[in-house]
Amino acid sequence: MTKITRALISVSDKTGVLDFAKALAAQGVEILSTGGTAKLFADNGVPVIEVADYTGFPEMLDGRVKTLHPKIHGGILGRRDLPAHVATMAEHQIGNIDLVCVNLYPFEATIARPDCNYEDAIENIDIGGPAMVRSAAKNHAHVAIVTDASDYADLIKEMQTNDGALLLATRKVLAKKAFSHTAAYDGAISNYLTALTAEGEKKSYPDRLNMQFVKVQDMRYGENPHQSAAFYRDIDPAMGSLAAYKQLQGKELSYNNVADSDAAWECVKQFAEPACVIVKHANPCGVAVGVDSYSAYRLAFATDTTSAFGGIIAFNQTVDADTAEAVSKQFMEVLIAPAYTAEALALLAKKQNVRVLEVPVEQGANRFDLKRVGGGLLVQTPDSHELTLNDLKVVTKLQPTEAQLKDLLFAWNVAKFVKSNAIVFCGKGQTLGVGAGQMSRVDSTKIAAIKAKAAGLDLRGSVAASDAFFPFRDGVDVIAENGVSAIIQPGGSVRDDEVIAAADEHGIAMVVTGIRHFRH
Ligand SMILES: NC(=O)c1ncn([C@@H]2O[C@H](COP(=O)(O)O)[C@@H](O)[C@H]2O)c1NC=O
Repeated sequence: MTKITRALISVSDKTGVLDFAKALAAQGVEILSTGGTAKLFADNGVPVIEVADYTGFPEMLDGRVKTLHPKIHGGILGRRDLPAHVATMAEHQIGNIDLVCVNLYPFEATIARPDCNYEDAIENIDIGGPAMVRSAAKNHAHVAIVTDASDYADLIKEMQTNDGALLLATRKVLAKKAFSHTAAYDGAISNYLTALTAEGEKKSYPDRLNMQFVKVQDMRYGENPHQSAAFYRDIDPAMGSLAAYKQLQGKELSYNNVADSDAAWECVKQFAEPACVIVKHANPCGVAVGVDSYSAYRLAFATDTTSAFGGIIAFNQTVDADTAEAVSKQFMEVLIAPAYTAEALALLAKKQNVRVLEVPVEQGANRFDLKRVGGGLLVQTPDSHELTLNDLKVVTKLQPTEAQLKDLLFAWNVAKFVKSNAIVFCGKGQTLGVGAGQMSRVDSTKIAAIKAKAAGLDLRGSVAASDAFFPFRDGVDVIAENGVSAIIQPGGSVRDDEVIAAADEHGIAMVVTGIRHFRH
C-alpha cells in the first residue's frame, strides 16, 4: 500500500473540506488546490500550493482552464507499477498525485434557478473537474478519488489506521462512485440541452432521457418466482415517499411487498384524519378514517375481511398497543406507519415475519411516473390532483347534503387508488364495497355491491365514486338498486344527459369533478 503524499483538492461545494484538508496536512500530505479552494486553505492556515504555481501556468479563460495540464493529469494517470510510465514522469518532472478530491460546478442547481439563462447553464458545465475525476477513477489502482463530502471523515480514519494509505478496496468503491457521479452529471447536461428547441425554448421532455437510480436491494425474485428483481430508489427521493422507509423488523421485502406498500402508503398519506388503508394486489380492499388508528383499522378491516388476509396495512398516524394488537390478529405481510409506540413494537415483535416499516408522513411526489412497454418507456407527471369541495358541480335536481359531500370526497380519494374501472361505495368515512380492475364499469359496480353484501354492510344511504365517467346509465341503475344516495364522477360522457336523467329518476344526488383518475 502506498502512502498518500500529494493530494489535489478542487471543490465548488466547500462544505467540510477545510477539516478534511487539515487532517490530510496533519498526516504530512502536500496539498495542491485551485484558486477559490486554495484561498480558503491559505486563509485558514492550511499549507497549500496553488495549481497555477505547481504547473507554471496561470488559471485562464475565466476558469475554463485551471487543472487541464500534463503535470496534473500525468500525476494522476501515470501507472506507478510500469517502469516506462515512471521514467516518462521523471523525464517531464511530473510528481505523483495520490488523492484527488473534487466536486463539480453545480450544474443542476444552476438550471433549477428560475432566472438561469442558456449562458449561465453553459458556464456551469464543469470540464476540468470531471476530467480529473475520470483520470483518478481510472487509475484507482494507485489513486483515490473523493467526490462525496460524507466520505471525508471515514477516509481520514482509514488513513490513520493504515499508515497514511487507503486500501485498494476503498479506492475501488470510490472509483465506482466517481464514475456514477460524472455519468449523472453528464446525464443532467444532456437532459437540459436535448430539452431545448432550436430557438432555445424549453420542451417538457428531453429528446434523450437520462436517469439514475440507486440500488436498495436485490430481491429473492420478482412478481413471480421465475423472475429476478431488484429495488432501486431515486438519487434524491421525494419527501415522505416509500423509498424513505426504515424497516424495524421482519423478513426482507419482496417485489410485490414494495409495489403494494407503495399503493397503500400513497393512499393513506392523503388523509388528514387518522386513516388506515389495507391493500391486496395493488388495490385498496379497505380504507377508513376514524378518531384514531385503532378505529380506522376496525372500519377498514370490516370492508372486506376475506381480502384483507395477507394484505399490506398502512396508517398515517402512530400505531399504539391497541392497534398493534388488533392488526396482529390478522395475517399481514407489511405494516407501515410514521411511528410506533414502544408497547406496539413489543407486541409486533411476537410476529417476527411481519415486515414493519416506518416512513415519515410528508407530502412529496415523484417528478415523473414511468411505465415500461415493449421496447419503450411511458413517462408522465404523477396523478397528484387534489379535489376540493369548490371543484364540485352538482348536476342533479337533488343537492347532496354536507355529510354526503364529505363522504363523496372520501370515496373519490379512495377511487383514485383503485385500478380502473373503479367503483367505490362509502359511508361515514369507511369503504363499504370496492369494485376494481374490471373491463366494464357496470361489472365493477356489480362487484362492489356483491362485496358489500358479502361483508354484511348496508349500502342504503351510502355514496359511490366512479374513477371515470359512466358511458351508459346502467352503472347508475345498479347503484340505485342498492340504495346508494349520492354519486361522484368526472362527467364528460356523450351520454351525460342520459346518466344524469337516470340519477334524477332514482332521486340520487350527483356531482361531477371534471377530473378523471384512471389507474392501470
Ligand atoms: N477548468 C479546469 O481546469 C477546472 N479544474 C477544476 N475545475 C473546477 O473548479 C472548481 C473549484 O474551483 P475553485 O477552487 O476556484 O473554487 C471545482 O468544481 C472543479 O471541478 C475546473 N473548472 C471547470 O472546468
